[in-house]
Amino acid sequence: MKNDSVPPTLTFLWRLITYSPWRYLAAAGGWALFHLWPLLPGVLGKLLFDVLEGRAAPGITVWTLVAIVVAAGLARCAAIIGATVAWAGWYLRARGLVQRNLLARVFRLPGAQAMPTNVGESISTVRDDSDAIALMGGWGFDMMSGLIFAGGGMIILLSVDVKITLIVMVPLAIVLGLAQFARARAYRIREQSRDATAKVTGTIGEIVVAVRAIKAANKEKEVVERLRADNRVRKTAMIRDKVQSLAIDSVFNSTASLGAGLTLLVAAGQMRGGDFTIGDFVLFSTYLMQVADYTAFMGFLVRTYQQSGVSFVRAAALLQGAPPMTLVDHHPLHLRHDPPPPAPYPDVEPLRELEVRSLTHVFPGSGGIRDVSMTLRRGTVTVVTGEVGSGKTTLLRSVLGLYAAQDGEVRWNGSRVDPGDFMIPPRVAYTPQNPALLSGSIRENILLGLPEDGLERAVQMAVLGPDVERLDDGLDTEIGVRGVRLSGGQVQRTAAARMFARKPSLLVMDDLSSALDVTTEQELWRRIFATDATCLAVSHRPAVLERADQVLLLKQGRVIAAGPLAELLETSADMRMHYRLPRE
Ligand SMILES: Nc1ncnc2c1ncn2[C@@H]1O[C@H](COP(=O)(O)OP(=O)(O)OP(=O)(O)O)[C@@H](O)[C@H]1O
Repeated sequence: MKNDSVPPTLTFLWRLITYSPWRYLAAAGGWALFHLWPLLPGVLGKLLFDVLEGRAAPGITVWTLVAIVVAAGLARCAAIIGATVAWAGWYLRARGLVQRNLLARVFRLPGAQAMPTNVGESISTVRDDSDAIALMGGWGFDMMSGLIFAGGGMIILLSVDVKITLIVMVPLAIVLGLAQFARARAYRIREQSRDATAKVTGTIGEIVVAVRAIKAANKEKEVVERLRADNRVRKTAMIRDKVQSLAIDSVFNSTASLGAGLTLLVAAGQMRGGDFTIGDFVLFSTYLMQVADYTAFMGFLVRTYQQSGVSFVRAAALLQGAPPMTLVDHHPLHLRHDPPPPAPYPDVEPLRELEVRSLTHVFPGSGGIRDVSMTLRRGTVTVVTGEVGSGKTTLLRSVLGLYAAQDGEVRWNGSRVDPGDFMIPPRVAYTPQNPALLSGSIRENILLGLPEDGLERAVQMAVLGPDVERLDDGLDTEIGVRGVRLSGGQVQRTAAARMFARKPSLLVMDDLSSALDVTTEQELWRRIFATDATCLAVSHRPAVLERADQVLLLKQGRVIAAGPLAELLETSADMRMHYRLPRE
């Protein structure tokens, strides 16, 4: 989703600065001193030569100059240390705040809608764009001090000799302008090298996830070759990037020598006549170098500013409809102490009846569900079945609010609810068709932050006990990225245990036992049916259909038959056909 009305970058920046204003001010003050300090050596150098040539004002001796250098050096050290500490504090807070606000929004959105782009891009927004946004804070005071410095330097140079200053500055400005132009091109090359790096990272991620499939298909060689090919592209892009930036840097680095040479050429006549002193020359060559450096630095800052504007737009897009300023809303970050523990689950009214009326969610390609209604009474089992692509998963996810309903409503004990906010633990828990496990232990994956007291029962309910006993580290076994070290059936039952640990009054399960052997599957359903929880399950398994209080048969997103299995087998030819399929 595009945010058309993203406020100006400075508005965001101001709000970020006021999140930790004293740190920002301390950093700005310290860096201003740091940037302005180079004005001193030029003046001191000139004074030194004036003293040596006997032209200095009365009272100024070499020792006066030494004292000024020592005092200024100490002040500069203090400024650097203070500014670094204050800046790090501000920058980490600013970046953390933007990341916190992005993640808070992503977690608030219905699951299936949380990421508008692919996951990799969303991660890069949370990681890199928040970084660019926070770095932009430093842009403000660097730019300010740079302008003061460059302006001050130019005034001093002009006061020494207007003609020489102008003659020397014009060719320098042309060289710097050309180099800036080249930098814009280099920026594009940098983007290409970043894209190539992202591709390699993506390939490595896919390999890690699909490691079992790759081994089973005996395709290790091909996969490594693909990674090599991606890496070759990356290597070329990175070398081009490096060569470009070194070439540009060398132009910038030689500007100062060029300036000193030009000054000597232009001022040679005046020097001979004694109008342009050695002190003046020292002043010129020092400031020319620094003014040139700062001009280059300004170019970099302007681009950083533009890039951070782009970062704001990308981050605002991830907010999907929330006001863009939400990005910089002030909230505590709990950096020094642990955040307060999450509020315990509230006591909720147990389910007596869940009513779904005319629920509709149609995807752009026209798949989905249309006008689905059903009623689930406490303690009953409702099984949704139907051919592949008939809309079973869409129905479950729409009831849970993971897909926003385009029409229809969900009522809990008679009251209309907003499913996205309401159909969550401990009222409802859900095991999707392809459960998402996280790298960590089995215990962490089941509990996800809950206290341990429901763990044993959840493991037992999910028929996971015998598997856990066989593992060396039991529940503390690390399962690898997305659970790659577990079998498909173990992944399903770990996810089921996670659901049971929430002690919900409505269990929602999508093809829960598809990867289980017959005995384990029967035992799992026996345990589920032995609880008093209300169940809404997608399944094709005869044993489950037979146990159901009602079966909903879906076809092309619509319910074409509903009722107990025995009744449907009498009345629905579609059901008879569908029911026989799995057994044949
Ligand atoms: N995110 C999506 N975007 C577009 N179309 C989708 C999306 N998800 C599902 N569909 C389409 O909606 C229809 C129903 O999909 P759904 O996953 O609900 O079917 P299903 O009955 O659960 O299938 P299966 O038995 O394979 O799990 C299909 O035609 C599918 O292609």
